[in-house]
Amino acid sequence: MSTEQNGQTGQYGQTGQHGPTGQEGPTARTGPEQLPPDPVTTAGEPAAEPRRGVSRRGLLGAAGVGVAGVGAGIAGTLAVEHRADAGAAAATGTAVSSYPFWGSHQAGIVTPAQDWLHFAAFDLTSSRREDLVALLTAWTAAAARMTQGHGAGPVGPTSGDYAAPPDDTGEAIGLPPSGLTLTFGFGPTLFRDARGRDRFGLADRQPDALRELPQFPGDNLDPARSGGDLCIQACADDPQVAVHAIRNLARIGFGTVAVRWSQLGFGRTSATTTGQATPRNLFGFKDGTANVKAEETLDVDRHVWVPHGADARAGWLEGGSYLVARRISMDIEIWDRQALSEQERVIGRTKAEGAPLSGGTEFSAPNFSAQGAAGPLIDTTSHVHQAHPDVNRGVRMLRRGYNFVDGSTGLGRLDAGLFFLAYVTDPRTHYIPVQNKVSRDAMAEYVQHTGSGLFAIPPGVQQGQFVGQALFA
Ligand SMILES: C=CC1=C(C)c2cc3[nH]c(cc4nc(cc5[nH]c(cc1n2)c(C)c5CCC(=O)O)C(CCC(=O)O)=C4C)c(C)c3C=C
Ligand SMILES: [Fe+2]
Repeated sequence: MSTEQNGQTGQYGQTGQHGPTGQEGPTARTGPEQLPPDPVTTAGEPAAEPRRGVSRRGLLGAAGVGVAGVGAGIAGTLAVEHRADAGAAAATGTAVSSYPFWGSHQAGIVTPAQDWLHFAAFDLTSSRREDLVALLTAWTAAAARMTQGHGAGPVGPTSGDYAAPPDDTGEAIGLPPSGLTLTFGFGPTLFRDARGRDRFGLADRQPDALRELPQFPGDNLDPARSGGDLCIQACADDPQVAVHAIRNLARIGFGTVAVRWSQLGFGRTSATTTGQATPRNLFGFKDGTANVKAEETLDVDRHVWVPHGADARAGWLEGGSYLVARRISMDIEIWDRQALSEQERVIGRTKAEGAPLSGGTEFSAPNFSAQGAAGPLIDTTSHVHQAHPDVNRGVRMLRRGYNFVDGSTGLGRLDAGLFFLAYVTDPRTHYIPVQNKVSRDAMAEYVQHTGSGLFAIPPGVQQGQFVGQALFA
């Protein structure tokens, strides 16, 4: 299974075409359901390149001046700057970019981490399998549209039956696709309820690895921020686009699902491609330096995707992944009173450059044997030592977390932290043992896990199918 598929490792490409016909824009926005499929190669594979899209404002504007049917020329006039020109594009307010929705793997995993997150976990309120299938079908259609910069439904937020609610809520009118990705997952409770009962005739297809995570030292989990039958990770370079997507998917699911909990995130705390600068978390340290990067295709295949034959009962998950979501509160006021030397000891890297304390620059390999006058230069209890593959049977994970600030506590402290998201090939080998280590590291004193979820992430969706379809075959 190639990690290049779905175009997630490429640069934003230049294309104005949204379908084999090159038709774009007003006809898709204003007419009946004509979701333009992603461009496909002659082999039927998704186009390798993410592409620029057309802004919702552009589409509406074009429709408003009566150019419906002009088609192919529209995209060219509305399409704008290449991703490399993002600064200039932002200045003109015209930056639009999109990633293919269809592909071998879901987008939003090896995709260059976007700046904003809205993550939501849902519980099924219906017990009917056909309702679940209808929901996933409707979500797929809406996701395919929204990720390309279109409205959630075929009619649009301001068109259609004046006596009925619009099929899109409207707050994304005028906004470009903003690199929106929507990544869907299935929680353990989708397969069996708390009493072990088969809810949708799926119990015998539950992956062995998809069980509730164990309690870790120091966990203080809030059930109202944990679990969920389904999850959706919405990432975008505009928070309004991410929130609009979750809101509309929740609206579409009304009567079948209810939001159990959700989390907003900002300032990605990871880099997922070598082209991205390493961002900083709320402790002020670079985060994501040693992350699995999309270009490390062998390691992505080894540590992220579920391989063929991994679980005889769960062949449907081949090419997918597991997502670990942890809401981690950070005692930032206490942290802020620690000496710089202590902060660096706890992390194991310099605050300025993110270099290992054993020396070198940001991307130098840490040398855990290097000794200083007072012992190892990298404290053995430091976070990077305890999380490092050398002491974790060689396992790596693709981290894709975000900072969060959810207001303040009654004690006048920021309710802040890191919403940790990691994609792994198997949580039993790639997450649980590592968490057991870092729950006891020097950083554990400053953090507390307050929410948790584990989800199976089905492989990518092919046109004409719905997300997770193989589970129901
Ligand atoms: C169980 C997995 C992990 C949790 C939970 C976790 C929480 C967490 N991490 C930071 C800050 C940093 N983490 C860094 C590296 C790092 N962290 C993990 C895993 C978990 N982190 C791994 C596997 C690694 C890479 C280790 C390596 O191979 O060297 C770093 C260093 C920079 C980097 O490589 O990303 C920082 C900083 C916080 C603040 C946090 C919870 C609040
Ligand atoms: Fe970490």
